[in-house]
Amino acid sequence: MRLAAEHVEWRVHGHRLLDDVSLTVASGETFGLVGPNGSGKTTLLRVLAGLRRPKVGRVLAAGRPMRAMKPHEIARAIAFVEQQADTLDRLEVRQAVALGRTPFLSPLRPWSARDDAIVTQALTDVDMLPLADRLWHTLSGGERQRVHIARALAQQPSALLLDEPTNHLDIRHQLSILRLVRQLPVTVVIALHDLDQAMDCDRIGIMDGGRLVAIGPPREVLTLDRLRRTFGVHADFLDDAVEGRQVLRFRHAL
Ligand SMILES: Nc1ncnc2c1ncn2[C@@H]1O[C@H](COP(=O)(O)OP(=O)(O)OP(=O)(O)O)[C@@H](O)[C@H]1O
Repeated sequence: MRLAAEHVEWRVHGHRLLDDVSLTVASGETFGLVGPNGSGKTTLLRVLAGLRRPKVGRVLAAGRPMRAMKPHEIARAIAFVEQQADTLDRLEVRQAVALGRTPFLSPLRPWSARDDAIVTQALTDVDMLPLADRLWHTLSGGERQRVHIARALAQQPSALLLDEPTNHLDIRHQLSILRLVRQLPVTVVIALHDLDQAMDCDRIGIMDGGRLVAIGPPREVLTLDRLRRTFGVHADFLDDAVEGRQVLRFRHAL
């Protein structure tokens, strides 16, 4: 599903948190959002998820203005893994992931064996099947994060929005979740702080002070000058002989 923002502005108490933001994410593309703390990544994801409805500009999902879509239509199409996601205290892991199926259930379409299979697959994808019967409050931060991602996967969305999904994860789960996300045949918008991880996205958008200041293939837009100006760091690109590509090496803060 193609996702687009057109000249979106978002203001809170007179502060412009998003300023004339336009982007189009192609169907099936993995689009990385990067930028310093407070640059507007989370705010933009919330707008793209339909949780914020901008008065200036518009958001389109598969060519339809999101403003005209009903909440359950958005919930069927778009899954959002937020940074500070809700707690699911009284639930077992499998029940928490099953919540991802909610938008598809109705009296005419009750829970079925297919829903069970989708939940099991989502748990397997994030390596949480062995903990499927555990209570939410007994999970570690990284395990909770993987449950949130599994719940989004169980939604089988056309677009998946992720806000720093690898935050609490150990390195093995960071790499496996990112590989999984890249391989999904859905549109993905993912906010990342790790710029090396962002290098694996199809394209990235760089946010700075509420504006999208650059969009394009990672190696084209993450220039050393951009790293200095937007991120305030001095860095170099080094050749990685094993993978035959360049990796970032950060030297110091400016
Ligand atoms: N309700 C609010 N009222 C005032 N300012 C807000 C509000 N919500 C967010 N902001 C500010 O808007 C800016 C953008 O916030 P946002 O969370 O989108 O940034 P971010 O790029 O996701 O940051 P981070 O990398 O730290 O997660 C920040 O300066 C934040 O303090």
